Amino acid sequence: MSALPRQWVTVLGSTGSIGVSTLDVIARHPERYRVYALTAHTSKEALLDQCLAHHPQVAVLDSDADAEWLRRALEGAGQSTAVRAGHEALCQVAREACVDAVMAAIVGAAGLMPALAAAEAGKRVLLANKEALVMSGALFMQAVERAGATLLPIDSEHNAIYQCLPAVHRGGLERYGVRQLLLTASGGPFRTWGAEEIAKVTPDQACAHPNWSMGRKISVDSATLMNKGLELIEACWLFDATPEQIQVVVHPQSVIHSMAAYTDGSVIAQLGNPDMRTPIAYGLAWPERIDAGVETLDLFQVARLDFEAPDEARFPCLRLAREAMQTGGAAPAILNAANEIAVEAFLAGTLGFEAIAKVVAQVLALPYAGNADTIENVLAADQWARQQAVEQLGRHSRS
Ligand SMILES: NC(=O)C1=CN([C@@H]2O[C@H](COP(=O)(O)OP(=O)(O)OC[C@H]3O[C@@H](n4cnc5c(N)ncnc54)[C@H](OP(=O)(O)O)[C@@H]3O)[C@@H](O)[C@H]2O)C=CC1
Ligand SMILES: CC(=O)[C@@H](O)[C@H](O)COP(=O)(O)O
Ligand SMILES: [Mn+2]
Repeated sequence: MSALPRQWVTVLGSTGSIGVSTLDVIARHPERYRVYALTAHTSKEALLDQCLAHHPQVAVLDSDADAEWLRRALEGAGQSTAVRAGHEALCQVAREACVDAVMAAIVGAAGLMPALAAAEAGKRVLLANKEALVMSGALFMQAVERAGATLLPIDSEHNAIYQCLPAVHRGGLERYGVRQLLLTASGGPFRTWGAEEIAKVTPDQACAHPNWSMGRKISVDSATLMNKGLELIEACWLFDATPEQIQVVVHPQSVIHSMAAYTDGSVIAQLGNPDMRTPIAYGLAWPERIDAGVETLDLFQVARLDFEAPDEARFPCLRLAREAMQTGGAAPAILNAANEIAVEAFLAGTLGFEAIAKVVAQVLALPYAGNADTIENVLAADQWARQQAVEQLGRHSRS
């Protein structure tokens, strides 16, 4: 049991899949953690329930009207949580002086600035929002270093690799005897489907992940294998690796969460039941270990572990992401923004599944003169790519 004072935690995106799992872990350890802030975009009823259960100091919603609704509801319940609205309020609760740890679990580019605010303020940053590193990896890692922040990857694969590497792992894989990172992928719900069937899938089919229960955007990314592409970029930044040093291994059971292959031939893997409370608990308690509410893996029940190579012909998003990382500059931010627009259109039923990769490829093929050497330039590239993607949608639109 830790003798440290209780830590204040801000949970950005608390009403989402990662946010709910984070609060589950926190609630198991009231002696270690207390909630400073909870944030949502529009889910005001869910945020109210979370405020009543976890008693945060601050709650944040996007609109003034929703914030006013929540303020009145909390007052009516006799609770003194302060309620704020808007994007700057998200950054504020991430950088607040009393906050020890920030779970960055807002989905998409919207999560970049609050996660960066936490890094710049030197917090323990529990990074679920992979889009932040995809968009601005160099700047984000510089901010972590400059501010002395502790960056702990929550994405299951990256958390696994973190657990498989030596404690100090900056300066290139070779420096600490690692030859390759083996990034596992479930292959998504359409792993065994033919290209013609894949072209006709619905949003609900795409969101039915075989092993994980997640938000809809990341579920679609898993189905296109864009998630693995974003994760490849994320791994490059987190572990100082080149795209060529990362091998994607399709492993349909999602029991091995990723591996590090060492120069002496050793391959170290992290295994566990597919439950995000494990990496979340790891991030919250590191370097200690705490109960996450997750059962020990039953290897007799798992019985077998399969591996295969990814099929980039049926799932071109993985190749697009790798190429964007190889291109560098603003390309990963452009890839991410075009993907967000295409996935949104697919989920809205106006774009076919196979057109997601086409829209992303078409936007990446357009000339872009800007770079990604300041956060303003990253945001400009993001905006530019969104406009281009919206124009491309017209060429593929279903209605
Ligand atoms: N789910 C998982 O198992 C994993 C997720 N991740 C990553 O973690 C992040 C979160 O994923 P997940 O929990 O699945 O996503 P969800 O869609 O379930 O939740 C997203 C959260 O972000 C909030 N949000 C959405 N848009 C905005 C916005 N514009 N401004 C402020 N808040 C916003 C949502 O609020 P509201 O409820 O009001 O919409 C919600 O609280 C993603 O980056 C994902 O890639 C990584 C590994 C695993
Ligand atoms: C739980 C998690 O980390 C997800 O990113 C997961 O990896 C998605 O699964 P696949 O992308 O491997 O299908
Ligand atoms: Mn992952």
